[in-house]
Amino acid sequence: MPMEPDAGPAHRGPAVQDRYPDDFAWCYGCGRHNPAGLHLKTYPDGDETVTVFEPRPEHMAVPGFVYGGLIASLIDCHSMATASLALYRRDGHRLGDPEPVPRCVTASLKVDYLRPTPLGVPLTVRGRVVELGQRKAVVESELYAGETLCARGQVVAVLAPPAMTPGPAGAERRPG
Ligand SMILES: CCCCCCCCCCCC(=O)SCCNC(=O)CCNC(=O)[C@H](O)C(C)(C)COP(=O)(O)OP(=O)(O)OC[C@H]1O[C@@H](n2cnc3c(N)ncnc32)[C@H](O)[C@@H]1OP(=O)(O)O
Repeated sequence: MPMEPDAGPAHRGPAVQDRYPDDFAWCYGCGRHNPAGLHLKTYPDGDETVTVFEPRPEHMAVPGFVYGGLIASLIDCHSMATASLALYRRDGHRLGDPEPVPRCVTASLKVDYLRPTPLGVPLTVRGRVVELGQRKAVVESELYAGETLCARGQVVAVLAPPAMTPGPAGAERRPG
């Protein structure tokens, strides 16, 4: 499903995750407020979205190769941001508008690991929405190391229900 670009093929504005509401910006993978997190950033790129992340040595599976759980996290958070952006745009917004971007949660995550993913190079995840419902989006994302397609994901994202407010651990989220 094609998406209207927000600012042309080389978007230089905020990342989707920069515009999540504060209470929904603590995710380990992409929460801007999580000091120990990965701080993934997803940007529009034409009809697609893109996240670039360079794994650190501790993200190792075996020497020289990336741990599959990290790959799943990259695909997960990137796909959630892709779905959130699609829902935001459907409501008539563009990234950079003052209204926060709605937060989606992962209902389903499927990852196919196609080739070993090398450490030491930036990884690029590209995503697109293939189905958009009232509260649901199905996103397909592909993870590349250079030109090599290493993993592919299909993710079902659901808009966080209004009742889904942060739990009792909330007070512990904020760093000292
Ligand atoms: C307190 C902490 C705050 C936490 C706040 C967290 C915010 C940050 C989250 C960051 C991202 C994550 O890591 S999330 C963490 C991992 N995920 C979770 O914990 C989510 C746990 N699951 C849930 O809470 C729930 O199952 C939901 C919200 C995903 C869906 O429940 P619901 O709201 O009742 O919606 P429901 O009507 O069942 O489904 C809506 C649409 O999605 C489809 N759908 C639902 N589940 C699936 C599925 N597994 N596979 C395929 N499709 C599915 C349905 O068919 C339907 O499609 P149609 O009929 O419309 O076509």
